[in-house]
Amino acid sequence: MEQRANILIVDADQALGVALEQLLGSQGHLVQWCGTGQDALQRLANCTPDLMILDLQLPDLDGWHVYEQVGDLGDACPVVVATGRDLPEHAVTTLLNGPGDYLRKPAPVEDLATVAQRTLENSRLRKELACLRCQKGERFNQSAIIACSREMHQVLEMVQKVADSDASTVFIHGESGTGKELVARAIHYQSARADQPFMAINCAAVPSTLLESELLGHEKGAFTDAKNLKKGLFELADGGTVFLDEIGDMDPAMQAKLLRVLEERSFRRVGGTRDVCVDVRIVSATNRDLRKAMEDKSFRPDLYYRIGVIPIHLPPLRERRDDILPLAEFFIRQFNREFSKQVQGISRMAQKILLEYAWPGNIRELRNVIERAIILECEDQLLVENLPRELVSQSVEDNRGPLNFQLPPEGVDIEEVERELLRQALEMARGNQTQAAKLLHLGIDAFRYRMKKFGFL
Ligand SMILES: Nc1ncnc2c1ncn2[C@@H]1O[C@H](COP(=O)(O)OP(=O)(O)OP(=O)(O)O)[C@@H](O)[C@H]1O
Repeated sequence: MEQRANILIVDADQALGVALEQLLGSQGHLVQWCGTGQDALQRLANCTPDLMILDLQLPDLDGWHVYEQVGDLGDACPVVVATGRDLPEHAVTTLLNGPGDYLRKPAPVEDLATVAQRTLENSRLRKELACLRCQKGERFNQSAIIACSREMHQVLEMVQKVADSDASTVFIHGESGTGKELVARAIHYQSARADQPFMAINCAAVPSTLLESELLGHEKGAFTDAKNLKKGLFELADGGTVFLDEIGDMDPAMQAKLLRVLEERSFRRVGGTRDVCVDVRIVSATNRDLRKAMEDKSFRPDLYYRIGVIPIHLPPLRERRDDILPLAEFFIRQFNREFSKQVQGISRMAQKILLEYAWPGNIRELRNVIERAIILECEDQLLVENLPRELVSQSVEDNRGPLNFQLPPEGVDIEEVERELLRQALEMARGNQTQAAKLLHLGIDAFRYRMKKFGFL
């Protein structure tokens, strides 16, 4: 057997459920069967299985409601929908195109087990492939770029096209922490220039008086401190790539000099009298709105049009949520290696919070959150309590407002709902009863009364 997996079977047909439980159990898997939607939801709240086999026709709930609890988790929990219910074609196509599968019932229990095994194997292969890609990237001294969203696929296609081309200038725009430098490196390392230097400079971090000599170099004696000849970045990177980060903060005098370098592909060192010719690709980046900077005259339009021939826009993380969990898992692997930890994944509730948070600091912020959690707190799984408080409270704020809960036609067990809400509030508030009570808009006495009633105290 390839792998031992946790499998949850949700099916009202007890005979089928038990037979499947036995068959998959005999193949070495840990299998749980439950016959109602409520039971399934409760189990999912405690732990996310590696695979769920789900019938949509359940006695108490619409099966889609159970599906939604894990439907977004991709390879973290693929779902095999096995049902006798007629599904619209688009729903079947979505299921077949996703990480899970679809099987029309009635079907022999052996067929169900085969589909389950195949789905597990496929998701294992996909995870392994993603991991190998990361390792390959790291081996070539270029950090792997995680790109599961459609938006990032488009960015990577563009990166490859630019890398393969002769384009001498590329412009990357995106908020801070979206991966601009990573993309600049990818352009370099995927191009024919990969064996030549990649030189990066942050134009905002170098005082404008020094930037010229950093970029162009200086001759001996060009100014008081110029004791020796110094080559600048453009010369040092000859044949390779220069990355000009925060170009929007470049001083106007330097902008004019840069424009000349771009147009003539040659320059003079500070204090020099002869032209130096170089062959460099210049990748520039900024998080500023350069159109606005042109309007307020802090950025030269001629330079803007010269550097912006090939623009690449990196969307903020909140606009490519499909990347959040794969990135979080990538950083967990990275920091597991770095700090010799064994964190295996992220709890379902913590995943939800990561997915809902707005990430103003983008991927850098996500990376820091995971690093902190792994160094300081978490053991086997990353839990809500390992996340910074502001993430958790923002997620609560965002979810406030009109309830979108719809009473299913078959009704619900209100006590069960109440118990579950109490449990979730306590988890979110990391066991702090005052805060948990606030989350449920209850006074502390009313909250404690309910805790007693439901056996939490
Ligand atoms: N798609 C990605 N996959 C993996 N890691 C990423 C990805 N995007 C960004 N990172 C990581 O996030 C961090 C921030 O990325 P980077 O420095 O490239 O952002 P930036 O946009 O250049 O930021 P700034 O504008 O502040 O200079 C880095 O550690 C980088 O390796």
